[in-house]
Amino acid sequence: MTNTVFFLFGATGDLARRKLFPAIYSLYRERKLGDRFAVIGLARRPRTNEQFRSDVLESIKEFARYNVTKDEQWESFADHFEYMSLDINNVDGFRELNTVADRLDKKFEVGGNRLFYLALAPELFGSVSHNLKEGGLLETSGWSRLVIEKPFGYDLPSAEKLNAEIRQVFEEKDVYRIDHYLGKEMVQNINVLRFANAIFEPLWNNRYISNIQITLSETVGVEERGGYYDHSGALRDMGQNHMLQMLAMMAMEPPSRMSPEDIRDEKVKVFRSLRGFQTSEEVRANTVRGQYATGNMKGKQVAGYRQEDKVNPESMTETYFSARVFVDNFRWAGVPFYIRTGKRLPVKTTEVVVEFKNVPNNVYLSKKHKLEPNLLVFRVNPMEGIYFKMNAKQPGSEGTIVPVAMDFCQSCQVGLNTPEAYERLLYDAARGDSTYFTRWDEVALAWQYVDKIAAAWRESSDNLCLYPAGTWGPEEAHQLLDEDGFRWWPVNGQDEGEVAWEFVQR
Ligand SMILES: NC(=O)C1=CN([C@@H]2O[C@H](COP(=O)(O)OP(=O)(O)OC[C@H]3O[C@@H](n4cnc5c(N)ncnc54)[C@H](OP(=O)(O)O)[C@@H]3O)[C@@H](O)[C@H]2O)C=CC1
Ligand SMILES: O=C1O[C@H](COP(=O)(O)O)[C@@H](O)[C@H](O)[C@H]1O
Repeated sequence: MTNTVFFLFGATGDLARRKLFPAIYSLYRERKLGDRFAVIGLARRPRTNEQFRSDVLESIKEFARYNVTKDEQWESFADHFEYMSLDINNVDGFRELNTVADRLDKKFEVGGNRLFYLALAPELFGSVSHNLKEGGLLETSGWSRLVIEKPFGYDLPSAEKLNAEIRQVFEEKDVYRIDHYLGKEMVQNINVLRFANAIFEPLWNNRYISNIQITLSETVGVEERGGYYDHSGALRDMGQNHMLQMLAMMAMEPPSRMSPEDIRDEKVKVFRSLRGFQTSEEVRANTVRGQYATGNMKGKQVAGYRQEDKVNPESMTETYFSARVFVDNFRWAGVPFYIRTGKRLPVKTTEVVVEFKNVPNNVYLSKKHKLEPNLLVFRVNPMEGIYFKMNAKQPGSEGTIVPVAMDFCQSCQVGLNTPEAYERLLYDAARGDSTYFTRWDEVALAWQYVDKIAAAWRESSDNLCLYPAGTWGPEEAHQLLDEDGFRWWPVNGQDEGEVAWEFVQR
């Protein structure tokens, strides 16, 4: 149980509606919240408690994985929710908030624990921290924790400034920086698969692995977030955080203990080993960026990025990028990590593919037999699972070799109803487990890496390639791998134009 008063700043926003209310409801239904909790929704626009509870109900009906009806159980859950209209810049409002929090703390016997969740634009994080202190909200008998959303800054200097503002008020141990990809079941499973099995770790290095591919493809465009996205772009929106975090999970050394600091220390070592780009030419040779143009998604014509709401009609912001990344350490020297992400691609999927090297003396290699390499694939979403592709003799044949797959489909076993990333992370923050939150040094090193790319791209945008919506991005992204003798493996076992492998049905 997590006795906590949740202060939800940005309670009228998109993230609260789509992710946070449903996550709180799931935790309640799974009895992880117990009854000693309260949620205070905070934003500027006026709302009565009744209106707020009705908004929460609508959001849960639309997005939660548990069904809800307005009955007794709902009423007792909703009773824990209150709303207060508050402008972040108004310190008097924070004093009043303290009174509301004390009242709810007593009513639900919380015991003084306070979790401040900032579902707000990052520019407001510093003011909130400052006013929480000024308003006396941190003078409590329990703990106080700050949960902050990404993006944590726009580049390294802005992130440093933001961090300094927050750290004037909160200690690092009480700051929980969200990267919701770290809350995903299969991303957490990377550690388990690697460190709880004897068979993978001995092969997990440059002697046996030829390359690693991380794909995070989305079918959606920028939707209602054009204003934010046009200043961010794919590199900052997904690259600096989710993609580099997944890369670090794949590349890190085994921690000596499963403690938050041990794991984060190992990730930091990976970030320190990233081969930073020294020149703009290096950036151009190792990265590709693109922007979606009008195209066809599942038979429907969709607008190009520049026609989207709140996007500059002459925007040069990238909605796609791919990169060849090297981790210069003993384990990974010479192994390229290819990462790619984009909006308006043909499928929604996140996959990590580990491609193994060929066997040393391949006695089956002949004109007749072109053996496929072994692949280990983490399917992160929407389907969750792990599969391993290997070569086997086709039954009944005269030595014909075919690729077969050992397929662990987690979604098939437990259904698609696994906890959402936000559920896990909210629960972890309330329990004080910071393992799957990012520490400041990780964030800073990730910005340092990404800033070099952004700086080179700023010099000239002539390498921004347009790709039709519904395609796999610029052709140049394929060349990136071609140059090294590799190719992107189709995601979800899907065909990208030629038959990639066969599955023997079990
Ligand atoms: N939406 C998403 O899918 C994701 C969002 N994020 C991050 O989460 C954060 C929130 O995003 P999102 O919900 O989309 O943003 P929205 O623009 O939808 O919501 C912003 C919220 O901030 C409130 N707000 C703005 N200014 C003030 C102020 N001066 N005082 C008090 N409240 C204020 C708004 O309410 P009001 O206008 O009533 O004051 C609103 O509730 C951002 O950092 C974003 O990058 C991260 C990942 C995904
Ligand atoms: O952080 C972000 O993530 C979402 C994609 O998250 P997913 O869990 O649906 O894969 C992305 O759409 C958004 O632009 C970005 O800010």
